[in-house]
Amino acid sequence: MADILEIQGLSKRYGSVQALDQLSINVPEGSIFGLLGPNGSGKTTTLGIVLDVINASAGSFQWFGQPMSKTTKRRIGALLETPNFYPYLTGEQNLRIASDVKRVDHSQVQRSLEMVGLANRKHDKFKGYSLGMKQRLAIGSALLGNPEVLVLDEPTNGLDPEGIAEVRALILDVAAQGKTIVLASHLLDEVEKVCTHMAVLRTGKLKAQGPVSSIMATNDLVFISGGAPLEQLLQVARTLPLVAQAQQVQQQVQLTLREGVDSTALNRAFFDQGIALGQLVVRKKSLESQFLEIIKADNA
Ligand SMILES: Nc1ncnc2c1ncn2[C@@H]1O[C@H](COP(=O)(O)OP(=O)(O)OP(=O)(O)O)[C@@H](O)[C@H]1O
Repeated sequence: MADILEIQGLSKRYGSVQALDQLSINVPEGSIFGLLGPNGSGKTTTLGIVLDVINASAGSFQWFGQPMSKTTKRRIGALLETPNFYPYLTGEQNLRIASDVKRVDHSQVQRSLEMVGLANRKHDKFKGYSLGMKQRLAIGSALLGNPEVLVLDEPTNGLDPEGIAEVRALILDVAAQGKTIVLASHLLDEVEKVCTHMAVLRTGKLKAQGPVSSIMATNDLVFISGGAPLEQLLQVARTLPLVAQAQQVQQQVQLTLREGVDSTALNRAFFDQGIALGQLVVRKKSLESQFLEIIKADNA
C-alpha cells in the first residue's frame, strides 16, 4: 500500500507551547487513519498543517508524494470545524451554496447527498435535521468535488448516540467507496471501531503507530490457572524471562508476555518447570488500557 500522506519531523511551537515535536506519520492509501490523543495533544494542529491552514515551525509533508499545491488541495476534502449552514434553507440549497464557494459544479450536489444518505431528505430545511443528519450534511459538503481523501476533526463530537452511530457508519461507507480517511479523535473506542490504522499522540509526540490490529495485538494478557497452587504459579512466572509482568487476578494469574512471545512458549516454559497448566487463556488487551499505559509511561 502506497502512502497517501507522509509527514516528516513536523514541529510546531506556539510561543512557549511545543504543540508538535518531531512528528513523523505515514497514512497508507485506502486506510481509515485515526489520529488518537487526549485534548491538547496536537491533533488539530497536525490536521491544520497538512491542510495548509497552519504553518509548521519545522518538518515537511507530502500528499500523493507531492508538495501541497492547488491541484493537490482539490484532491482533499476536509471538515475541521462545523460549517455554518443556513437553518431556513434545505440541505440541497445549502450544498449548492457550498459548491459555489468551492467552485465545484452543481451536479456534484446530488452525488454528495447520495453519498451521505440525504438524497431523500434534500428538500427538508436544515433546521429540521437531526444532529446526525446535520453532521452528515457537513461531511457531504466536504465531499463536494469528489476528493480522494477526507480529513475529519472529531467527527462525532457533540452528537447524540444515534448521530454517533450514523456518522461512524457513514465513515465506513465512504471508505468502502475507495476514499482514504484521516480523522482525529480523542475517543479510543471510536478509533478501535472505525479505523484500520492509527497514530497515538501525546503532548505533540508520536507514541505509537500502525495497523489498529497490530497495535492491539501487542501486550496480550494471558490468564493461567491449574497445575499448581496460585502462589507457586505466580512465583514461577516471575522467574521466567519471557514474562514481563505477573500478578494475581481473582483465581488466576495474569501475565503480560514480552514482545514476540506466544502462549505455546509460555506453556512449554511452565512444563519445563514441572507444571502442566490447567488453563491458559489469551485475552487481547483493550486499546484503552494500552493507550492509558502509553500515556502513563510518558508521564513517568
Ligand atoms: N493558536 C494557538 N495559540 C497558542 N497555543 C495553541 C494554539 N492552538 C493550539 N495551541 C496549543 O497547542 C497544543 C495542541 O493543541 P491542538 O488543538 O492541536 O490539540 P488537540 O489534540 O487537537 O486538542 P483538542 O481536541 O482539545 O483541540 C495545546 O497545548 C494547545 O493549547
